[in-house]
Amino acid sequence: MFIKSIEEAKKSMNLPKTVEIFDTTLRDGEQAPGVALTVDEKIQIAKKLDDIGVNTIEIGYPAVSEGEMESARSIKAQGLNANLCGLARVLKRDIDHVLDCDLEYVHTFIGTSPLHREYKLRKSKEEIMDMAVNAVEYAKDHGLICEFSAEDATRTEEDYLIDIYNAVESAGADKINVPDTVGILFPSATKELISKLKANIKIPISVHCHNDFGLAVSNSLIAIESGASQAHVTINGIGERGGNASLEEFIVSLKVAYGIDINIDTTQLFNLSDFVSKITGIKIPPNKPVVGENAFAHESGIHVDGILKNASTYEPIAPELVGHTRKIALGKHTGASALRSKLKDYNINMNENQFCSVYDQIKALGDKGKIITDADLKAIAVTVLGKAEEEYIKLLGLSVITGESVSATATVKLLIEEEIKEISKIGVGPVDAALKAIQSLVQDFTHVELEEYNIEAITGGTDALAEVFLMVSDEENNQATGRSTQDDVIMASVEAILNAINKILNIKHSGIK
Ligand SMILES: CC(=O)SCCNC(=O)CCNC(=O)[C@H](O)C(C)(C)COP(=O)(O)OP(=O)(O)OC[C@H]1O[C@@H](n2cnc3c(N)ncnc32)[C@H](O)[C@@H]1OP(=O)(O)O
Ligand SMILES: CC(C)C(=O)C(=O)O
Repeated sequence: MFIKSIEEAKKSMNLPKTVEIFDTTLRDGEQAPGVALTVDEKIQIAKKLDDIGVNTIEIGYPAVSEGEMESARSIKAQGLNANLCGLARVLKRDIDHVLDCDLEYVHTFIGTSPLHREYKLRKSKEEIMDMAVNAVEYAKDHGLICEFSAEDATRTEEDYLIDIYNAVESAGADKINVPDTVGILFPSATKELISKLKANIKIPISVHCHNDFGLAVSNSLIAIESGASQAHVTINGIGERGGNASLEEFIVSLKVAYGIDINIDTTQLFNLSDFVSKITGIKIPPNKPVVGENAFAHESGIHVDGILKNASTYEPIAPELVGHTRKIALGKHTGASALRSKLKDYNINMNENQFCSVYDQIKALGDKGKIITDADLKAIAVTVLGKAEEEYIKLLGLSVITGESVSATATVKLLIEEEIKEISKIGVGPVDAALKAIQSLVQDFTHVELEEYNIEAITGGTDALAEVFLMVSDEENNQATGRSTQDDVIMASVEAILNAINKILNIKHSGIK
């Protein structure tokens, strides 16, 4: 049985009792193009990393700028438990910047591969070795914990790599780090390299894997299997180019797949990932392991049926372990069990014929590729239950003014629950103005926010049919979609939002929660 193979593989791996987590979100993560964190943002991230229990936080590269020094000092002032580390080239002036920030830990590096030696540094092997040794001695003489990286280690001649690591070990380095600077390693090569280094070096070995080929977490894990005791990671895997090994994937793999107790509060991982995504503007793909929106979302009928009977059938871990939540999505692949469970959640009772009608409508919408929210389901159910969908809001009139040097203005007249209401609003364009006017007119009945707005031209030409799809949410978090196809984009947008708001009002009147 395969389960036995997994257990046997673990026994033969000689895994360490624990693994140190060195987070470099604030240094390599910030090197991702377009990311520049403010001092306050860096402090907030550092505190959250400290809260979950990472061992070391690389808080930045102090020699980079005054702002970087200021954030290093401010993070230091927080009195965190984690080691606070600053990056430095093997130059006294860079190490002095780390000392000036009162950090206790320096990560000093120099390129060692032929490419880095010849083209970038224009220095010989001996000169580079001397610079590395001098830097480590200087750092140790000044009381720093010192981790040394041979940048581009994975494209460095093996003998030279071992020599330079041995030299810095003799100079007093506390740890060596093996950067796979351009992410060219693959698991079996990582195993060979780390095993060889382990056989030749006494101090702890760390790895820093880049994700150019999507192998950063796998390589970091096999490095741990092969004798490394620390890995550099970043939240959401952000970093140079394809990024670094992702903190959340690495931690969950260590804990769940390998069963190593790493003393990290995994229940904060989802929040941490979401926070960093918002602050950096780097969106998380929905299928990202552990923290993506779909990591614990299920639509396929067979899966949902299994999940409802025992969640482990289709989930390797419980979402609570990482602070995430399970989601049952509706769509083309929805099965009867899923639908029954959703209706039960909303206390909606119906007979078998009504149920079949709802089921058919969900399938038909799914076949058209439409997104189906829970509010859409409630609206369908309300209609099927005989409480025919009512148009609580009707459009009585619409006019827009737009052009050069005038603010786009829309005047909308609505009949809302027997009352005629009219308002004018300005917006960045006529659609924006019209939707703002409608939102404002209905606010006594429901407070809707526009969550999503998409427009697509269905046919060609200036008289093309436009299809507007949008999603709104109300104060109770009901989300409803609206869609309209018209040859006038403003009318299509107005119809779509009224359609969505009417769904929400139908749900409110039906008493379904
Ligand atoms: C793989 C990594 O992630 S490495 C870290 C990358 N991070 C950064 O680069 C942070 C942002 N960088 C900066 O703000 C600037 O580049 C600084 C402040 C670090 C240096 O700025 P400058 O002094 O203007 O140097 P510049 O960036 O033009 O060039 C780098 C110099 O450092 C040298 N150098 C590069 N790495 C090292 C090293 N590890 N040790 C010693 N010298 C090095 C280069 O050879 C070059 O020197 P040269 O001009 O004599 O040829
Ligand atoms: C400074 C080193 C460790 C680095 O970031 C890299 O090589 O990718």
